[in-house]
Amino acid sequence: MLTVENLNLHYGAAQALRGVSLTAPMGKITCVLGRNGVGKSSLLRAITGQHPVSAGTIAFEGAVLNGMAPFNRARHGIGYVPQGREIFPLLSVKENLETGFAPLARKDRSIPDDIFSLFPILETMLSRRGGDLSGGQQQQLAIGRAMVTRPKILVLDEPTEGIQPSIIKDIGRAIRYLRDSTGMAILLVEQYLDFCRELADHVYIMDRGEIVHEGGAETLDTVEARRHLTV
Ligand SMILES: Nc1ncnc2c1ncn2[C@@H]1O[C@H](COP(=O)(O)OP(=O)(O)OP(=O)(O)O)[C@@H](O)[C@H]1O
Repeated sequence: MLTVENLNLHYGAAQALRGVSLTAPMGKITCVLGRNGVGKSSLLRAITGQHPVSAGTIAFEGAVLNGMAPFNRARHGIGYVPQGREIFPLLSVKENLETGFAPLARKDRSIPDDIFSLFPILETMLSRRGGDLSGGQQQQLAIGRAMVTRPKILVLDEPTEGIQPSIIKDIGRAIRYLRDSTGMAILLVEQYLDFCRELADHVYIMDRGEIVHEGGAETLDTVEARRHLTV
């Protein structure tokens, strides 16, 4: 389980996270929703070690991650699919996947077959450059690259952003498969309400750097939840 307690995060004098606490249990999909700029990406940057926190604790399966470099967090089982995907445009699809080998012991450096069962297009495009793929294909590649690291928790930042509906369906199916087949934890940040309502076991809503709502996916339709999500 991932446990985040009382997290504060600053950019200079500006505070982006205020006392954020949440858990993401193994075998469950946890969604964090919120409008633009409320701190969702900052929360994931804190968890993956891309930005230091000013206060609070981040722990995964008994290990405290605070102060640990992103590379070592990957070794502890944190897989990250960043916003905007961050595919290497000049590397081939195969080479992009192989960048996921970095935190692995030599004997584990292989590409798991289920990546190609989930996203068959990646297998047919193995020698194409990452930059030649469509946005949806790049999103599938970013998820595949994170899967190569054999994560115990997959952390995804707005995986549906700018993606066509058919590929959103494939991504939803892949996330469910990963939860059910491997029992990994999934922590997903989103603005797309319907996607979260269908997938989530548990939801949190953020507003202005704070968690303002928590509950089952069905609670997203309450007046109180909607108040924090509508512009
Ligand atoms: N590198 C940065 N330097 C200064 N301020 C930042 C930086 N990154 C984010 N912020 C500010 O921190 C706040 C939270 O931003 P964050 O990106 O975490 O929100 P978000 O909910 O993920 O939004 P989006 O959906 O647009 O990505 C915003 O006010 C944003 O302007």
